[in-house]
Amino acid sequence: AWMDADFRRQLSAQRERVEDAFEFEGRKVGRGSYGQVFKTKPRSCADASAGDYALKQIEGSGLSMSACREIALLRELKHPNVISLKQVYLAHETRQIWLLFDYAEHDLWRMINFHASAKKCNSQVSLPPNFTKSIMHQILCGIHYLHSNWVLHRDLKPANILVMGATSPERGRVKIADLGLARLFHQPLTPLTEIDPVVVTFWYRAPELLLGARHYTKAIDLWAIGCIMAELITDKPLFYCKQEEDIKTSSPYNRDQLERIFSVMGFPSQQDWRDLPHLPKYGDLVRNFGTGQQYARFSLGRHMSRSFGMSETSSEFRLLSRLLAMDPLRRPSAREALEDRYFLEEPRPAADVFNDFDIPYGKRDFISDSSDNKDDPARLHFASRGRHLAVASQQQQRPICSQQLPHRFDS
Ligand SMILES: Cc1ccc(-n2nc(C(C)(C)C)cc2NC(=O)NCCO)cc1
Repeated sequence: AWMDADFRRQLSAQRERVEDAFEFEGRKVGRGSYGQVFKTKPRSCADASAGDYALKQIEGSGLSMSACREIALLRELKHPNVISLKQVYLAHETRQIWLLFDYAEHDLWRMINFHASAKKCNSQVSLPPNFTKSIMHQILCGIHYLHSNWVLHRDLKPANILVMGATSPERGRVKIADLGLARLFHQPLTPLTEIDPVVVTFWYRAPELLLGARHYTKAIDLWAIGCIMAELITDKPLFYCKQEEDIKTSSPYNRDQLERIFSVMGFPSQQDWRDLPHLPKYGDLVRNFGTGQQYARFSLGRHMSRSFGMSETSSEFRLLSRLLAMDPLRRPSAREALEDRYFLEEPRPAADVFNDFDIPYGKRDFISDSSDNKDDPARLHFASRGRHLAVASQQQQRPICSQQLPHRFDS
């Protein structure tokens, strides 16, 4: 061994072990191909007031490429709307890597599902009028920071937008994260089935990616933010597309997803998107959709006004249609989006997206280890339905239609 044995023993004795510092038995809140996440409290200050922490045990052992990338990336980044890495623990005996983050009680995936199930039961959720605007403002601030540091997110979706809970000093603040599921396919072309049985959704993927664009860009992140904005307004994924069980092809071209986009947005004309014919999968597009005449009367304005009564002249709609420009060159940068009139008009965006409203969402459920095995009915159920995110599916919202719903929402 290159280090003196006594010295090694001394170092090992005094090294803080993660299990000594944190209580995390039975407190698993997330699990995916990247590892698992626990909701913990430091053992030292036992009083409940201290904030919670999220402890992520990275999958595998030793410094894998993805562990290195995550640590190298996160330790350089510091912004109020980006998840912050507090500490790294290297367990020398097991060569396990643990990452410590501030704990976020909520995320947009669970919040939007809560709103949607409340609507189904006609029990409205009372939210501040600037709720969507506040969330959008903070997502754009976080992405502006990442983009100005030449960090692309590449997998923005509601599940990756965390929101701090009532017990956090940063109550109601948005934190952009990456639960790491789609981290595995850096290049848009990696065959899905090779990676992970968890079926990833294409609902937030920009049209140029679906048509074979070979590189991620900032504009691809802005498209996803447009999809998230629409979903915050309607409580429905804008480009929802049923997912086949097993996506065999490794091709990025997904006809059903493109069909859904065209049936909302209309079909892009030469004027709308000059570079469209230069995309690798343009041939497939023409073969499947011809000149797109069948989508001639569709448009985002028609979709949003007919389905959700949204005014095409509102600044909210104007920003949404800028973000969802089919041609990536026509999408605003994060900074240009932040300068949009939408954010200058009343009501202004707030630092706490809940303002002084009670937070209606429940806390995250703990995942029991029993469900770790493959034949757990919940897993099979989600697996058969092509669950779109291992972590999120474990936190399936409990329907709130049950009578025992507390009349006053407690946070
Ligand atoms: C392999 C790997 C996995 C996740 C990240 N990553 N990237 C980000 C951005 C938002 C700064 C882009 C955040 C993270 N990691 C996390 O959010 N980790 C906490 C839950 O796993 C980086 C690399």
